[in-house]
Amino acid sequence: MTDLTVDLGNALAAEARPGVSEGALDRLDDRVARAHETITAGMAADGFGYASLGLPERTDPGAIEAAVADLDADHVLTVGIGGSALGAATVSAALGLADRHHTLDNVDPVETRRLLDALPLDRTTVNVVSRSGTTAETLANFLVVREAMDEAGVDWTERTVVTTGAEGPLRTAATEQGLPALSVPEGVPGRFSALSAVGLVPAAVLGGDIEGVVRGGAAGREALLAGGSLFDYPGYAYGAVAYALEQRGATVTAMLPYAESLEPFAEWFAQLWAESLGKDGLGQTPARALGATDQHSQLQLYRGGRHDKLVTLVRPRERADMAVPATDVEGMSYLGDATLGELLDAEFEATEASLAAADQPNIRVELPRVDGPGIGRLLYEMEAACVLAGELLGVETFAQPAVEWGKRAARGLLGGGEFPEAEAVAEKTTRVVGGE
Ligand SMILES: O=P(O)(O)OC[C@H]1O[C@H](O)[C@H](O)[C@@H](O)[C@@H]1O
Repeated sequence: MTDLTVDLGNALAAEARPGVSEGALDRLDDRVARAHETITAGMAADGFGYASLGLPERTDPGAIEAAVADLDADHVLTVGIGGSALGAATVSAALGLADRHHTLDNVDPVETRRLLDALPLDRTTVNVVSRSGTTAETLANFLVVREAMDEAGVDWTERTVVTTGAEGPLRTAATEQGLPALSVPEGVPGRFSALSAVGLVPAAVLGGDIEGVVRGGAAGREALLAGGSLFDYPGYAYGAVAYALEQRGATVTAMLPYAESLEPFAEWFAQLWAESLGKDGLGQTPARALGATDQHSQLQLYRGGRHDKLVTLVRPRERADMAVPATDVEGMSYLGDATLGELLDAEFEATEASLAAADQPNIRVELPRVDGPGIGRLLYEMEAACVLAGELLGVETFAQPAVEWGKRAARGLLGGGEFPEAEAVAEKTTRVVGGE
């Protein structure tokens, strides 16, 4: 099996509560076919948001590699947030570059100081990413990093690459300083931009297989265009069943990859799903987990708690493995015949079966390997799933008005302009317990 697969067996009504009956799936597939027409028409017209699903065709890995060719570095420090950070972290981790790709996606002074002290700044590329070019956290961190490089005697203008929209303060700064600058593609919201320069620049600087990532995305796009049914396109199968379960009460979605290198993927997925679908009183609340670690922390809830969750178990079919040394110590000797990978796979299957035995709906997603093509395909199909779920829910998948509200309020508080949202902060109701 060389492709990504989605196994819905444990989400069927015969197996799970809530679950989706075969009859309901048949009826849903008519709606999927209509949504597919909207999606493919949007892709063909490069419509806002839908253009994201055309990215594998538009992204030129060679051009990205050429743009960063002069940035010789051992480490990359990405300064960005949300969609301008999580896709790149996901791609880098899948390509085995997590130790060399660091992210400043918060304005916690303690963490910023720690990272700047730890990195060899003269061997670090600063990768500043903001679609809007106006995100306060990103701009503030960029200014802090620049100063730290100045203080370390490093010319930051020689070590910085910018990815941003056509206009905005970041574009202006890049032009003024003559920095290499890539573009966030038109019509692509940040959380859907992983398969563009936004997600690929750090790996390109560090010599990762970004061509493979784009190839994986392109395979997902080809399969989407050839499909149109939840019964033949895995991304649609996932999106349609997630939607159907949400409608039946699974208002939480727990993403549980069984590979450390996919841990950032769960974080990326959380933003994709929450910001795209959390509207009009609808949407599933994402929970981030990691197998097998969280079997020993969250699994009790997933199995024994309310029937309000969909659990998605993700694993590669192949991975590098490591033998567990033989021993005749009683109680440990059974492990000596196994490998760590076999143990992880056994835990994956045991968890899946334990959820099924408790009638808790779960879906299995498998990819061939965690590598460039594997992660490209996974990101693409989850984006397609999300776009489909948005069509079925009838929400504005590509907007994020609630987040924008908070951004305006924060800017107003910092004196960054007149924003009525800032007034709401003063209107907060307080009823404090504790303190003098
Ligand atoms: O890329 P930027 O414009 O800096 O935006 C970064 C993030 O900011 C906001 O919080 C948006 O809601 C996110 O969708 C976006 O990914």
